[in-house]
Amino acid sequence: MSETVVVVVPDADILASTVAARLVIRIIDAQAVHGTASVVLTGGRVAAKVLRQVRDLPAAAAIDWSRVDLWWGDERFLPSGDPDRNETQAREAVLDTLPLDPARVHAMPASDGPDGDDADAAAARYAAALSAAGLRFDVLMLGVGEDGHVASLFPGHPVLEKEGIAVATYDSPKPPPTRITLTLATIGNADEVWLVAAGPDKAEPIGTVLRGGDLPAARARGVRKTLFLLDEAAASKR
Ligand SMILES: O=C1O[C@H](COP(=O)(O)O)[C@@H](O)[C@H](O)[C@H]1O
Repeated sequence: MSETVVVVVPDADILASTVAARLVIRIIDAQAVHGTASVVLTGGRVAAKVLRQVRDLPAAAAIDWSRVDLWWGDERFLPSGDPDRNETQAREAVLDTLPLDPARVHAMPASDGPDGDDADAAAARYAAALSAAGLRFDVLMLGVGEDGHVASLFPGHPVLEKEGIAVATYDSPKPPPTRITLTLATIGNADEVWLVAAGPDKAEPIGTVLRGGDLPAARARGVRKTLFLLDEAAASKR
């Protein structure tokens, strides 16, 4: 049975270092069991902070980075290298400094990629790659939007009803309007789902979710564990 755990720490900086430390240990443990580790990254402000902390942790030296698969939960469908792409931000925060195997860094396609600006084709390409890799994730991290969105799954948006592994979404309320996102079904394949939120703007959605309200963030659940990793401000309305 899946367990839900809520961890609250004093502030956003401590949250970033706590999540980074957990992530490093989780990757080390996954590699001990499977030989590899499969991690799904999120975009957003807290994610960049976490990744910068990973780089500075001495224990990260115990990871064989060449045997880590990195995926993304969602992407802003923009040209490669655009500063607003979640991939670009993760690369700048840490990825470009780690000895990763480029073939294991599975960024979502860009709008100037092999499918051009056809977001549906780009999402189908990513879904095929995920499917070929077996859809196994040790950890899947998600930021939480002020409106309770996770990945690019916005409340009340038709994308929530789309079926598949990864799908394109249009008319997102948060720019840019065109995005690619994992579906809730795919998110639900992860062994552990970590919802990471910091700051007073996240207090309302987090409070709603922890009281059992219906938001996309409430529907993201891990197979074995769902972890809410919060700072005190984000946890203040629960
Ligand atoms: O646009 C996005 O926003 C959410 C939340 O970002 P935050 O800066 O408010 O933490 C993020 O989780 C998602 O990956 C991203 O595409």
